[in-house]
Amino acid sequence: MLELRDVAKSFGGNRVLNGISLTVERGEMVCLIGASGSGKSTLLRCINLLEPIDDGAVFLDGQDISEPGLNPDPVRRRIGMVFQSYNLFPHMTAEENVMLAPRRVHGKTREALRPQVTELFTRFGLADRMQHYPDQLSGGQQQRVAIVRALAMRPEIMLFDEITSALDPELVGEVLDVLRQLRSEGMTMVLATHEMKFAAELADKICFLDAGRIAEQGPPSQIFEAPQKARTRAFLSRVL
Ligand SMILES: Nc1ncnc2c1ncn2[C@@H]1O[C@H](COP(=O)(O)OP(=O)(O)OP(=O)(O)O)[C@@H](O)[C@H]1O
Repeated sequence: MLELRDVAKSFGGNRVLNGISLTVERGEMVCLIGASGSGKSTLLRCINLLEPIDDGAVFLDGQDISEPGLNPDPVRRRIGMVFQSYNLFPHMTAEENVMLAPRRVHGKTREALRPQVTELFTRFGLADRMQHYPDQLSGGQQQRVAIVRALAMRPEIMLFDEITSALDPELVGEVLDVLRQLRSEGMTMVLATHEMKFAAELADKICFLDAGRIAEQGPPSQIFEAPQKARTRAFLSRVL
């Protein structure tokens, strides 16, 4: 469904992605792990066309979405992204936050959107929080609303950039449960994460990024239990 071929990206003279090739099949969960600065966020941003790539190509269902000059908006609608900081509008209720993009992009009214949006809030245990403002919600609830907001655009694939990193430890579990649920529903997902246990338990594939390259990739059993490369072993011994 998603294929990266030899993707390269530099910021000034800093080569941040250096020949990344990766495929994500429909329904798969792929986890990007690696040290801070290894390029995980940049990779996700390149997939979502928030950053133009310098070389290589990104294909979504066979279409080259990295072609210069291509209108990114239709592609971005197919690819949802959730960030570490939830970025909810503070002056809007959770429901209004979630409805904003579908109202603007699809021109739908609140009434037309309400059944779908209510269903999403209910599915993720937030039905009683729809009329709350962000400052009335915990960090975990705000992040779950941010996920619901991305899902309201009915994306085909979801990108998650360290979405639990800003949360208090006791709130991490409820957000990981949402990912667990999405996975069981068959959502295609790419996650940058430091949650190694979660990645080991649920990922179909782990990609270990090291200085802008995929140093190692494979099923969790291969990466966590028998890493082939010394740098992967060194990284895992530090974080596990
Ligand atoms: N917009 C930018 N302009 C210049 N340099 C950038 C930009 N975005 C990222 N970088 C640099 O690219 C490198 C990779 O950053 P990136 O955020 O992709 O890493 P990461 O693996 O996601 O790290 P972390 O786990 O800390 O989020 C870093 O050296 C960073 O400083």
